[in-house]
Amino acid sequence: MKKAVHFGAGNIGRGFIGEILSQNGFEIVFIDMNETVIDALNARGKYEIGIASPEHEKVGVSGVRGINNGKNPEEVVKAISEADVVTTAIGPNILPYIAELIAKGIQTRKSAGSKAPLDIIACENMIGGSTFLGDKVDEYLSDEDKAYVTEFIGFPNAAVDRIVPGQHHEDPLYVEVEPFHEWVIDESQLKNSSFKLDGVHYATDLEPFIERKLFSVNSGHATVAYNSAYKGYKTILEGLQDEDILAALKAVQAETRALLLSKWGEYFTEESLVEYHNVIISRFANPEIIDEVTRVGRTPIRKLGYDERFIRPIRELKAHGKTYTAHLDVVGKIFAYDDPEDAQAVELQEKLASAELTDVIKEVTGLSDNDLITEIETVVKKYAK
Ligand SMILES: NC(=O)c1ccc[n+]([C@@H]2O[C@H](COP(=O)([O-])OP(=O)(O)OC[C@H]3O[C@@H](n4cnc5c(N)ncnc54)[C@H](O)[C@@H]3O)[C@@H](O)[C@H]2O)c1
Ligand SMILES: O=P(O)(O)OC[C@@H](O)[C@@H](O)[C@H](O)[C@H](O)CO
Repeated sequence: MKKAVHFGAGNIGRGFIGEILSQNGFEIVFIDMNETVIDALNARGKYEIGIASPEHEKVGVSGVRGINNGKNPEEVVKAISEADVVTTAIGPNILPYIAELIAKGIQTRKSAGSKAPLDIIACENMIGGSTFLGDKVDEYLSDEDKAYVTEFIGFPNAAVDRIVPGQHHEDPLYVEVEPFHEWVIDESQLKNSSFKLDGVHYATDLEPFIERKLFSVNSGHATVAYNSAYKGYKTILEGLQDEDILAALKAVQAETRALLLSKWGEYFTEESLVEYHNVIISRFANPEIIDEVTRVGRTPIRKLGYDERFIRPIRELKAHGKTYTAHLDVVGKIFAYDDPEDAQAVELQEKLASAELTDVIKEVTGLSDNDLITEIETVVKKYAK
């Protein structure tokens, strides 16, 4: 049986990556620090996914076990040394913390003389996530190890799309997911070509597709979340009933289409993007899903990053001489986002209270374009509470 090691037994890990790997006949070792989830995986060896559709279908996932990396790091290293594929869905900010374990797993393969190729795929909402993870792993490797990695270990980038909201069930393993799902892997970066996963789309040109996903699904989602938070709505569905928020979403989508068509006109047409964007609106409006604004708005400092879902499209729209007012408006609302349960939201509000606004904008967005910084300052002041 082929073996997969997956970091992050959370929503998308159990709700999508686990499903695909299991359907492809893999035994899956989930790595997580959540003791309850790890214990339940080991006690039962299987779990159930519910599809949030009127039919409420159930999908069984079996052949699973768990390792707590906080308690048993050496077991994780062993599992990586025996794996046929390694995946992650743990959050972009956490990738640096698992890099050392992955490096040790690679070193163990090398010491054992293994010539089996291995791909390590970060399934995070992030452009170049696997490349970033590979760079972090490199920090723990000698020159000899790096030569081994060049030959046998791949870090193919990927885009993963399925809305998996926060879960509130008695069963800690049960997870409810939307019916839509899409997992695209950059085929050109694969080291192991001995298998392809059914249910995964392999592309030689991931960039247009990951940008379409991140700047449509995630910029759009965040638009609804931060506008909803600003007006006091608690869920995405609730916010979307507000016609001003729906208009804000459509305005962001229109700017995204203009950017995608400028950059990737040979891949997409206006018509295909309109259809893609309408499907996204209907996915956000799925009445079977309760997706909290706090989940979609989580980690606002990350979402204000230079290459993230607002600042990157804004920079690129500006460079293409196109309007970015709708994106800019949401940036103002991200700076106003205040969730006492979210460490980054608290940190952002503390920074705003204690430092010069211009300096905070420069620090969190990484921008050096003074005109753009001034525009952001204006919109932040407009929405400051
Ligand atoms: N939920 C979605 O709709 C969705 C869809 C596509 C992509 N993603 C991406 O997938 C990633 C995970 O998102 P999620 O919604 O599943 O989050 P989640 O919080 O449900 O899952 C993350 C898991 O990682 C675990 N974890 C955190 N730090 C850890 C550490 N140091 N060591 C081991 N385990 C650790 C947590 O315990 C948790 O189980 C994010 O990058 C997200 O952007 C999520
Ligand atoms: O996971 P984040 O925090 O990057 O973004 C929140 C949501 O937009 C995201 O999880 C979506 O539900 C998901 O990307 C859909 O594929």
